[in-house]
Amino acid sequence: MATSEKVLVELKNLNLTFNKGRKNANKAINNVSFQIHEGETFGLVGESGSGKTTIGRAILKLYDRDIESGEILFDGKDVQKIKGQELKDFRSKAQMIFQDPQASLNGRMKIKDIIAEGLDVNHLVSSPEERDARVLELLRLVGLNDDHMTRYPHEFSGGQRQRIGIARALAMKPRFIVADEPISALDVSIQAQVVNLLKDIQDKENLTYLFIAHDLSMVKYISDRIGVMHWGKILEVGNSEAVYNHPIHPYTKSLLSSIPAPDPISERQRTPIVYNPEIEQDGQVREMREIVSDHFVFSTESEALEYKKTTTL
Ligand SMILES: Nc1ncnc2c1ncn2[C@@H]1O[C@H](COP(=O)(O)OP(=O)(O)OP(=O)(O)O)[C@@H](O)[C@H]1O
Repeated sequence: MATSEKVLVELKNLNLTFNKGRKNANKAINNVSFQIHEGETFGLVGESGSGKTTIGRAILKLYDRDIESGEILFDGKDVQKIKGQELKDFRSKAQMIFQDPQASLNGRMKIKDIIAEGLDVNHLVSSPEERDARVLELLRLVGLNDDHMTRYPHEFSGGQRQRIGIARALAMKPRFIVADEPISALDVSIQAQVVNLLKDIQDKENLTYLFIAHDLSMVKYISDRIGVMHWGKILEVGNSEAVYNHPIHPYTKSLLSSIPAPDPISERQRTPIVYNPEIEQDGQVREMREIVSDHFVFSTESEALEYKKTTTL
């Protein structure tokens, strides 16, 4: 997808704590800043609990009351301040696709009613014929057909259910989609199909994606840029090829070394790199610094100098 210079989503020094002021307070997002350009796919990777979903949901304005400081801008507007008609528009324009299509589709509803729910709520169709025509258009866009309209979710495979979840998200003609581990629950053989479908739709509909995953192996195929998260912080951001082939932060190196190699010989030679998180706990002040062009790493000034010396392109 051709990405533009226009910034669609921007996080500025976002700090977010769940259960603020209580014993079980949890600082899930720690001073996170990054931008997503219109038309691009920004991949967010990191292990379970690192804060990826929290960022996705915060952008969709689901955690406003947990935000302590910082800003989230969508098309230049502070999402925390969006209300009234603007909020309705925002809810249509920013959608989510979930990891587990089984759990996110109401099993008692027909596919056409699941997909048309947003159209109905927002009174976007004026007759049953128009509604069916729009649903059919969406089903075709995701590779399903009119036979599927009156069936129920349990009659579909995991991959097909994910296609239905995608059609539902597309019904409101969104500009931005948070895809939260959309392929993790699928068979490996189906994963590439869903990734390709998402890419095709992105081109056709001029969409911008935040694509969340816990490892880099599939993310690198779909993402233009990648952000690596650990313990609520973004440690590295760069274009997908650079982060995958020339990682700089030790955590990214460790994450990459944990991906099993596709063939047995390379797999035998693979040496997982153990990450020592002490560099995040030594009390030194770190910020995102540009090490090579458009490739940023959370570092102190002296670490940045060291990274610059040792980074090869
Ligand atoms: N609604 C919530 N209330 C309280 N704590 C939460 C809530 N949602 C997430 N957390 C906590 O915030 C932290 C970040 O969680 P988050 O789900 O964003 O991580 P993640 O990287 O998406 O992990 P996973 O890959 O397992 O989904 C975790 O410690 C989690 O327990």
